[in-house]
Amino acid sequence: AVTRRVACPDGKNTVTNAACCALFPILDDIQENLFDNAECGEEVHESLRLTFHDAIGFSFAANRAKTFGGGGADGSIITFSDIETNFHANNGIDEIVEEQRPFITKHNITAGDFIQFAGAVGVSNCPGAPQLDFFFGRPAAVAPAPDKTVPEPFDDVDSILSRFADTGFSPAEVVALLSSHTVAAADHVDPSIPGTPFDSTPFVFDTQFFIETQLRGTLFPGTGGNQGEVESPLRGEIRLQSDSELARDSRTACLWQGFVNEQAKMQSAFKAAMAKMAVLGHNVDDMVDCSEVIPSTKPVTGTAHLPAGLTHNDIEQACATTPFPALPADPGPVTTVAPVPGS
Ligand code: HEM
Ligand SMILES: [Ca+2]
Ligand SMILES: [Mn+2]
Repeated sequence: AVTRRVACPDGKNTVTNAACCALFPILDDIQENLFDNAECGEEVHESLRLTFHDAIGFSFAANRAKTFGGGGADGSIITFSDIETNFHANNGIDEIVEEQRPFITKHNITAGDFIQFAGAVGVSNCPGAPQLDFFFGRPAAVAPAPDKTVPEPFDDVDSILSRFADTGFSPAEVVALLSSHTVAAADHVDPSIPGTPFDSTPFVFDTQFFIETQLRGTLFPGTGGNQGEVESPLRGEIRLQSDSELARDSRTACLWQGFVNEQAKMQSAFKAAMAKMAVLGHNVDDMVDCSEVIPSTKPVTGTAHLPAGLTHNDIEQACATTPFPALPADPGPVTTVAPVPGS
């Protein structure tokens, strides 16, 4: 069958649904002015984090009890930022909220749509990322999400998995969503070292995050004793307690290891879980599929490896049924991971 395409008023683009035309000026504006000419930098990382902190404000248990558990991916984190940015788990999110707000004011789009659109566009700038879906049509948020919907890095695995289950996510989907920490850094876990990444390649959407979180922790990159932080294997790299525990818990360890050097598998699992997360609280039948507006993606750069100076003996095997995959080690002495600029 031939799909009829509609020409957009810009004279440049065609789409299957005319409603999607409105997204092209926003796409051009954010690529240039929010993401510094389509980089996979700090603003992309923060925008991806924001998709999660907005969407996870949702609760099936609250819905069943006929109470309000949050509107999901509704933009409430921006619309009601006076309330939500003060939640402990949202520490630092105010920065990207205030960077995104002028784009929402300038363009005719709801905060809920903008947050998920910016996240999907931003991720497309990271080599190795999948092309995420984008569904258009979230109404304006009606109320702030309640506190305690966003997991904390010091939460145990039970509490993390039950919080995600309350929004409809399985342990496998939780692990898939955490692929996001491959393009990520922490500014506030150890405030003395802002911009400290979770893996050695924070500008590449690769599987290094799943490899490096399985290495034995040996040092704190800055100061010790921060809540939610455990020892990492490399200078300049930070490890969240939650990531460390998910990598080692019997419910999630084999899922975690299962993404090591499995780029295509990680991409498709992340894409599927993100598609579900991005529409939490909404019915996709009421939305328009504008996925074709999301830019095509770039192939991953580099190959899965153990960081220089480390060997297979430094892996803390946690999956009981399958050995950790054999990987080449980078040559040379142990190196230090550089911080993400602009954090
Ligand atoms: C168990 C669940 C999770 C916990 C406990 C958690 C915790 C954290 C923490 C503590 C930070 C550092 C914030 C800072 O100090 O600047 C962070 C960063 C980040 N998180 Fe998560 N996270 C979780 C799940 C997710 C999910 C599901 C996504 C997206 C789908 C996500 C995306 C990100 C990104 C992209 C960053 C980096 C932000 C930047 O570089 O500025 N996280 N996360
Ligand atoms: Ca990476
Ligand atoms: Mn940051």
